[in-house]
Amino acid sequence: MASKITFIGAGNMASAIIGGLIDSGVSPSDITATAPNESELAPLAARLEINTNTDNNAAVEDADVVVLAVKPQIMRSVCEAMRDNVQQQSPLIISIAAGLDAATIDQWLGGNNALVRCMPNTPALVGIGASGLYANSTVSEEQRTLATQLMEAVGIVEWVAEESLLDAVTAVSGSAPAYFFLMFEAMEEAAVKLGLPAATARRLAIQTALGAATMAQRSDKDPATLKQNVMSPGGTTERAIQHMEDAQLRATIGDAMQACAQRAEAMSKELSAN
Ligand SMILES: NC(=O)C1=CN([C@@H]2O[C@H](COP(=O)(O)OP(=O)(O)OC[C@H]3O[C@@H](n4cnc5c(N)ncnc54)[C@H](O)[C@@H]3O)[C@@H](O)[C@H]2O)C=CC1
Ligand SMILES: O=C(O)[C@@H]1CCC=N1
Repeated sequence: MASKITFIGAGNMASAIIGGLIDSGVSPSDITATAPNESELAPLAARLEINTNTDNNAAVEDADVVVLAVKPQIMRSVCEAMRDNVQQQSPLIISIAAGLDAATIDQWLGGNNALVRCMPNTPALVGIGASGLYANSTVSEEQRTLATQLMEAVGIVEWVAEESLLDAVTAVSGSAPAYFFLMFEAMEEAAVKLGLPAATARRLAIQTALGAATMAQRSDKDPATLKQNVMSPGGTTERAIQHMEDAQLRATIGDAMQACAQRAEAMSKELSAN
């Protein structure tokens, strides 16, 4: 992947993807990241040896790929300020912003841009990310492959046929690392109440999640069967799972994911109307 990649924004998500790309063999000299303040960029440049720039326009000048990684609320001003350079350079644009549709971003960048919308997640930092991708009609086959290669460097990639499905991707993977972190918090708290030291509880809970995820990934059995295999009739797991079902955990997860997807949709309406 010998392309020059510029990240507009160097925060949590951009640095996770950049870290993953470098680990996968992309040369740091092919990567540039921007942010308004040198104080944010200097540690990143020192740690990852990438190029940095406080000037977005300068950073897109020789870019083959421009990854838009700023908060959705400032995307418009950021895009409009670099519109002329983007139009001149015609890079592949990859937006990772939640709930901002491709047509709106394209318009802010002057129109006719090859634009991929991507919903990644932060485990990209450790090469175990999960990204949903959607391409507008200007994106060529070659650019689609490039976007796939880029995001596969930091995890798995699923293309969606309709842009609106990215809201569902946000609910099931983009926002979802936080759901598991909440579960770790709750399990640690409960284990401490049961008498374990916090550090022991945390280690056991995290390792168990890793083991369960790895088993589910490698097994040809579905999650319901794997769950059943842990539950001895009349035993301990059955009691715990029954408690979760009685407390409507399943419905709570469903409602939470629906709220997440609806928020992504609402953000899109709010931000494109501004
Ligand atoms: N954090 C996450 O788990 C995920 C975030 N996203 C999306 O990624 C995008 C970035 O989110 P985070 O990295 O979490 O936010 P963040 O706040 O950590 O990073 C934003 C970055 O933009 C920079 N920035 C601000 N103004 C700028 C400007 N005018 N020009 C260039 N850079 C500027 C900031 O200095 C910072 O480096 C958002 O659009 C979010 O929806 C998508 C999936 C997951
Ligand atoms: O919470 C958010 O809005 C972003 C998008 C997906 C994960 N974090």
